[in-house]
Amino acid sequence: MRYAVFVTGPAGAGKSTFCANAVQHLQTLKRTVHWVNLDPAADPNSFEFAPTIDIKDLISLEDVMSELGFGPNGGLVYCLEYLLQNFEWLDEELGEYEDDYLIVDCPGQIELYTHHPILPKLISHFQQLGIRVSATYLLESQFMEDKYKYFSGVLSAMSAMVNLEIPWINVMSKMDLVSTRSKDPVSGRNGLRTRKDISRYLDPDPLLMGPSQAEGAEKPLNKRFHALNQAIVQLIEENPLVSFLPLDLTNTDSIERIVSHIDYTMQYGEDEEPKEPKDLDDGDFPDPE
Ligand SMILES: Nc1nc2c(ncn2[C@@H]2O[C@H](COP(=O)(O)OP(=O)(O)OP(=O)(O)O)[C@@H](O)[C@H]2O)c(=O)[nH]1
Ligand SMILES: [Mg+2]
Repeated sequence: MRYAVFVTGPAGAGKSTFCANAVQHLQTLKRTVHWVNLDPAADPNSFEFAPTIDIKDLISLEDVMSELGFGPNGGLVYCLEYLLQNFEWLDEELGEYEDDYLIVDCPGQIELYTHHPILPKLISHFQQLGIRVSATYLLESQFMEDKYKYFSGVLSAMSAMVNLEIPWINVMSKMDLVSTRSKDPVSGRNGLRTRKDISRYLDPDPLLMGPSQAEGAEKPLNKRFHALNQAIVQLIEENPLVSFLPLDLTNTDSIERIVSHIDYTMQYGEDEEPKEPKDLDDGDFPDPE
């Protein structure tokens, strides 16, 4: 059986960094794992090591931009559509590996996940090859700094999940940055965020959308804006699809836990005893003094 996990999420969410860490982690477990780069704009110098399969061997954004006059976003779509038209290249690259685990590093253009048909087509091609697939959607912890930004992130994750329709986990990346930040935007409190503050973001608490204590009842919110917020709150309450696993790359347990969840969503090694994903430990977040 072959497995592929598509690592998706907005630009700069830490996808490539996560892929590199996941590959290294699985290698230390003596598992056969390959990194597949699907980002035609990736800078080869930014990779800690070379991907096994690289879309840039087929087509690169740089060439498309200089030779065909595309801009960066149109160029990216062109490159991925070119890949869809050249599946024989991909099949040949994939063909060498059997019984493998592929970690597929995707580009950061959000529209790829929300409405382009490119990824669904690519994923169904993997499935036709008998590869079991899942996806990981990374949102960086910076999204926890502003509640409106946070909810737009939650909605983007939801819309990507609905678009791709495959087993899925959401990850809040760069959690190492959270404990050092000074202020929780909801409680308005200075100092480290408590475990409870953080968990409201990992398991979206629709009440976060309401006015914070700091905003208080000062001025009535714009009515239409308020109605929109209410509608979003209701959507999230009625469809609790999205929750996030925290990823702190400075903590090996954290990466191990994410990998165990990914394994679980794909029922990796189902011939063995099924394993429950690892739960959160108390040591995962800093508790306030
Ligand atoms: N502090 C911290 N920084 C991180 C972490 N992961 C990634 N970064 C930084 O965030 C930036 C973006 O990381 P990438 O891994 O390139 O993100 P990406 O999602 O692949 O970006 P695109 O491919 O451009 O969409 C880099 O400067 C990384 O060093 C993390 O866990 N913690
Ligand atoms: Mg990347």
